[in-house]
Amino acid sequence: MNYNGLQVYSEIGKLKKVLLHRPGEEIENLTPDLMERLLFDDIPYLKVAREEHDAFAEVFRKNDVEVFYLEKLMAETIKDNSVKELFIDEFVSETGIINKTRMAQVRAYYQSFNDDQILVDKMMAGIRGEEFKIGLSHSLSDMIEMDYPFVVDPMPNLYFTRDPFATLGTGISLNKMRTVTRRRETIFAKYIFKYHPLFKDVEVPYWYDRDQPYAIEGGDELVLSDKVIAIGVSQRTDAAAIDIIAKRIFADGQPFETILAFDIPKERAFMHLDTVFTMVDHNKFTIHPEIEGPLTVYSIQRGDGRGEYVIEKETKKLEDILTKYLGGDQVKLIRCGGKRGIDAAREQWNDGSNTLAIAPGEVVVYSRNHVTNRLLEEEGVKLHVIPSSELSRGRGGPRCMSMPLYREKL
Ligand SMILES: NC(=O)NCCC[C@H](N)C(=O)O
Repeated sequence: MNYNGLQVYSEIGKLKKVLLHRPGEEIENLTPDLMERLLFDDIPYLKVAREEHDAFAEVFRKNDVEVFYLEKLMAETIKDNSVKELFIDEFVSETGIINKTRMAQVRAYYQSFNDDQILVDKMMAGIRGEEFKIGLSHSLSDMIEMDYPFVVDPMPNLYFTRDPFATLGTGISLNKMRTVTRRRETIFAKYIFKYHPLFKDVEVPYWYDRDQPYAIEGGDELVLSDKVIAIGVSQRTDAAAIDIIAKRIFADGQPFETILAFDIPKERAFMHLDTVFTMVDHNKFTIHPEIEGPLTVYSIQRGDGRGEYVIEKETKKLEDILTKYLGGDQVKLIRCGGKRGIDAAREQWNDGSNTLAIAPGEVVVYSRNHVTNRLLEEEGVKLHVIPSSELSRGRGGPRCMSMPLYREKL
């Protein structure tokens, strides 16, 4: 690897290293009863989802981007037995199992795997009740626990690697996820950044940590430039988490001067900031038409002392806010689905405005959002189109499914 450590100072700089998760057996553990709690609206067909995901990874490889897989990094991290023990303990303590005997049984089960990759895949996939026949004593709570189809829940949202942590500058915000079902996802990043050979000797500053009380998710964290970070105050992210990140970033030697906190509707259609807008080129964005504003944004500016800041509230059109803070040319907004309400609603639902830039003016998009894709091309944006029948069922697009670890500076 030629690029050490982490570096993300924009949304569009040439991408060099990216973190993905190839959908695994966790997807086959979705059932209609559990879908809502596990944050899915439908059940993807795993075989095809994997093919689509492989096509996504191929776009990176063909464009000189090194692909890292979360599951592989994690398996490599626990080669060291003492790390493996700590990891299993922490993972089991967050499975939601209450019964102490059951916890010990699950711990022993995980410890019985000789192959670290199979173990990590299993932890991600969940444990079905039927594959785990060891009995419990028969108290009422045990019996009710045994009626539930899983001993350990599956983690089907793992392929959205964007959300559990975010690379901001040369550090990370290791996030506290809003929903219990996604909270365990951040354990993997915790161990990888602390113990994996690629990172253990790199000084990675933490702008946030998973044990903080307030929720924040990576889909809300956008690095607009080396001066400006945008964060959504959304269904998934609390304002108080942004306060903490701002203080830490401004106390460090990072070049960032402004954090823009966008107050967006707290609804699933607007789940994260990157659900409603993503950057495709210098001063060009693709957006959900309903976010054009006027909307309220709080600009948090670096103050005089270390970690100090001042906040200003303004209500303006999105275009004007972005133009003001990015400087340079007037910002151009490309509407997802164009002006047609039906196309906009349909393509927005399938993450038409959730694109991933691999270089300025070059983005990965879902094939199904053909109206938005045509508009992007008309604006001179180069598209890498990936198949999207199954992956899109988890309600996330190319940006949600990728976490940049290293981008060249603009
Ligand atoms: N950044 C994103 O918008 N990620 C998509 C996450 C989708 C996932 N099913 C969730 O509801 O959390």
